[in-house]
Amino acid sequence: MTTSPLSELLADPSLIATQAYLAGDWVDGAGGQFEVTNPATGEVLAMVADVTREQTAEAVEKGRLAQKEWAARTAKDRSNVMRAWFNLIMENQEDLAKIMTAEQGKPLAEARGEISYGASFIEFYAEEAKRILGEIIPGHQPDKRIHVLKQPIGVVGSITPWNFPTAMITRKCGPAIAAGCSFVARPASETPLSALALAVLAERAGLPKGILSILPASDAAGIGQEFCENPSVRKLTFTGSTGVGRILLRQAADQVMKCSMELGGNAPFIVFDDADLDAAVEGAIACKFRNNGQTCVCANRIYVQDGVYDAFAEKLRAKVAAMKVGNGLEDGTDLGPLITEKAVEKVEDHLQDAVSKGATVILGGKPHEKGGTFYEPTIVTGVTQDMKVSKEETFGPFAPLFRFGDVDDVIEMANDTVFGLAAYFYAKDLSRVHKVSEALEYGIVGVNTGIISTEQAPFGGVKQSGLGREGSHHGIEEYLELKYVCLSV
Ligand SMILES: NC(=O)C1=CN([C@@H]2O[C@H](COP(=O)(O)OP(=O)(O)OC[C@H]3O[C@@H](n4cnc5c(N)ncnc54)[C@H](OP(=O)(O)O)[C@@H]3O)[C@@H](O)[C@H]2O)C=CC1
Ligand SMILES: O=C(O)[C@H](O)CS(=O)(=O)O
Repeated sequence: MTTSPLSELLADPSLIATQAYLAGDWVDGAGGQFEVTNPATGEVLAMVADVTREQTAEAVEKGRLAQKEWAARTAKDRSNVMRAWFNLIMENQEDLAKIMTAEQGKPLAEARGEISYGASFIEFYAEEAKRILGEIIPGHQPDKRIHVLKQPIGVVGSITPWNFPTAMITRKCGPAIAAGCSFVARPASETPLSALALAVLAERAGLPKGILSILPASDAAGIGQEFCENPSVRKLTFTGSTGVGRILLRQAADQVMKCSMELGGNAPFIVFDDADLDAAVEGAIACKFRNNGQTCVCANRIYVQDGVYDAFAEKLRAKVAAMKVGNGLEDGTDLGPLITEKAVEKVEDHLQDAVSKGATVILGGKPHEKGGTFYEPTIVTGVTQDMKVSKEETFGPFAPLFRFGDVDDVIEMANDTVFGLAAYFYAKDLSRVHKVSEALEYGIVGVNTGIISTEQAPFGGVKQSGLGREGSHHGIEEYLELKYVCLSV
């Protein structure tokens, strides 16, 4: 068993795994080890196996050999294993949440929520496994019959970010494994412990050897190249920045590989003058400050109509001023640390740019007195489209308030971005709700809500926010191939 400063916090310290889970075997990293630290304290939580490209190729080959047998088991059989995995994740929710908060920084209450959200994809796709239906189409000639089969695509390569260390993996491996695929995952180097704990529980649930690999690796680019160049990998699924998504798409093109991309966002959050203002403030806080603003669907720009601008700004300021910044393991913490110093620099860059172009700080505006990567929740007014924050994802506790007058103007401003993941607005007028919902160029639109995430809905972006959908019955299609069988009878 691994000893770690985390061990004393857990009911089951054996959930702390530091070796790599390579196709069902726990192995050391051929590249040595790398540190995992607590962003709130800088403390080293563990030294984790550093997997090499060669070991990744081994995991892919073992996944290829095991996949056919897994796919040949009945859907109900696959479903039962996944249901057992879901049950174990929920039974260990508290420990898994503490592991997540320690390595990622989010408040424990949010981490508990993510474990439940992440587990919901295993539960949902345990059921979807039994609903992978083909078709029989009337023949195009008297002696022809058309059958359409849906078959698992094969070996899946997965690269995920640090901001949702559990849910971003289960949102992918849930449908993939349910479909009969094998799944080779490289978690973010900042947050491998949450991913490895999932493997501990998958093994306990009876997932066969070869079907799942969790491969921590410091060489992100090298593992990505292996996934893109290895002919046995038939699908790449990535969540992260649009910049890295572009790199992976270019690399995957050589093999014409099927790709799912969940990329960056730049969500507008629009408050019309007929909105329920208190509800809009609550929604803006939930949308902007969840995970300290480190989510791809968080409000990156807040547009407020003239008639309610000052009232909204004051209500928002008062509520955010009461939020507690601190270690996510401490009771009552609302905002943890940012993941790295680089993340703090991005917030500072957007803030200084806005202020230099005329914006006004009405709350926060500087690193928190706790030091490290803690940052004061910040609100600025007088923000305009020529500022960096209107075009770039901030990924931090920075709420820029834009003023607008006309509905057509705000739709144009909201759509004036290369991104198209999530958008939100608060309004009551029915014709306005329909007009704005249809006009916003985004994959997800929240109306009178700031939280849209659920396993039951198709999550994904348009434009440069991604390709494909995760969640809902749509999500399993990403891991299936259609086969047309033309029968001559
Ligand atoms: N849409 C979303 O959900 C997310 C969007 N972002 C956006 O990305 C920005 C940067 O955050 P960051 O975590 O650095 O996101 P990145 O896109 O840089 O990292 C996401 C994942 O990709 C890996 N990675 C990085 N470079 C490569 C590569 N060349 N080939 C293969 N894998 C690679 C990372 O590894 P490693 O961890 O070792 O760097 C990580 O596991 C954020 O500020 C935010 O704007 C970030 C996370 C999620
Ligand atoms: O990457 C993210 O930010 C997540 O997809 C956000 S969510 O799914 O938890 O809403």
